[in-house]
Amino acid sequence: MTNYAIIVAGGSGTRMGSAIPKQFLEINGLPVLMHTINTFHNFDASLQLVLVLPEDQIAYWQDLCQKHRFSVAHAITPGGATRFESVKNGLQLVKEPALVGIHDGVRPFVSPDTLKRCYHHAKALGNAIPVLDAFESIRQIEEDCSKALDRSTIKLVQTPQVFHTDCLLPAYNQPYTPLFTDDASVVEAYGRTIHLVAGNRENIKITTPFDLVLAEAFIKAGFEESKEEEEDEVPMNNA
Ligand SMILES: Nc1ccn([C@@H]2O[C@H](COP(=O)(O)OP(=O)(O)OP(=O)(O)O)[C@@H](O)[C@H]2O)c(=O)n1
Ligand SMILES: C[C@](O)(CO)[C@H](O)COP(=O)(O)O
Repeated sequence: MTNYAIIVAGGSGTRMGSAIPKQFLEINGLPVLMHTINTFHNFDASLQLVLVLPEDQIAYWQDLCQKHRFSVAHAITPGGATRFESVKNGLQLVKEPALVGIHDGVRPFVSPDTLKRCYHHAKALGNAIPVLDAFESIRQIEEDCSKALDRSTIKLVQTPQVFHTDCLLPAYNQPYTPLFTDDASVVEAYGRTIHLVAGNRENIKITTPFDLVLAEAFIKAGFEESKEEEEDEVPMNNA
């Protein structure tokens, strides 16, 4: 079976506040998006890569590819007004039964071990998403106070979120709701149980200028080729 990765980069990066969308900003001399694509290609060169871009930035991306002599093969499709719409557009290019990983273009530090866990467990279980433990205390805001929550019941969700097309394609035919903040919420609304595997802590979503500082620091520390040695091959839930 062919495996796919849909890399969504169709957003405008309002929280970054930069003149060009954050996915095109350079870290260590290379656009964020090229780091992300390289990570997937280095993990598995047989992955079919689909890149979702803002329609009005496609020519700019093609110029960047020329400038950086970027040669990793990828299909390109225009994004939509929401991440949901952008993923939906990317799915139009998946033409066969497949495992499809959906990844934020602005998460260049996903580790090979996280990628392996996600695709491996999705193959066995139908889906898998990477999560982290909450490592700070958590409070829920109520009307006039706040309340401590049991953080052992909370997980922080990353990408890639990997699914078999048999549930992913029909799930994305559901009408959009703002509660669809990721792909797992879409597939869960379609009635499937979501399987959790361990993510990696440096797999941050570059969202604000602070994250760019972290990104440069990660590269200096050598996280680009990820040195971690995680062996957690067991899904965090087996439901
Ligand atoms: N219409 C959209 C919105 C988001 N994304 C992508 O989804 C990922 C996660 O979204 P986020 O970090 O929120 O990116 P932006 O929407 O660009 O940022 P902001 O919310 O600050 O505008 C990003 O890779 C982004 O490009 C997308 O493909 N299409
Ligand atoms: C998909 C995601 O990255 C999982 O953590 C996240 O939900 C995206 O959120 P945003 O609203 O696009 O920042």
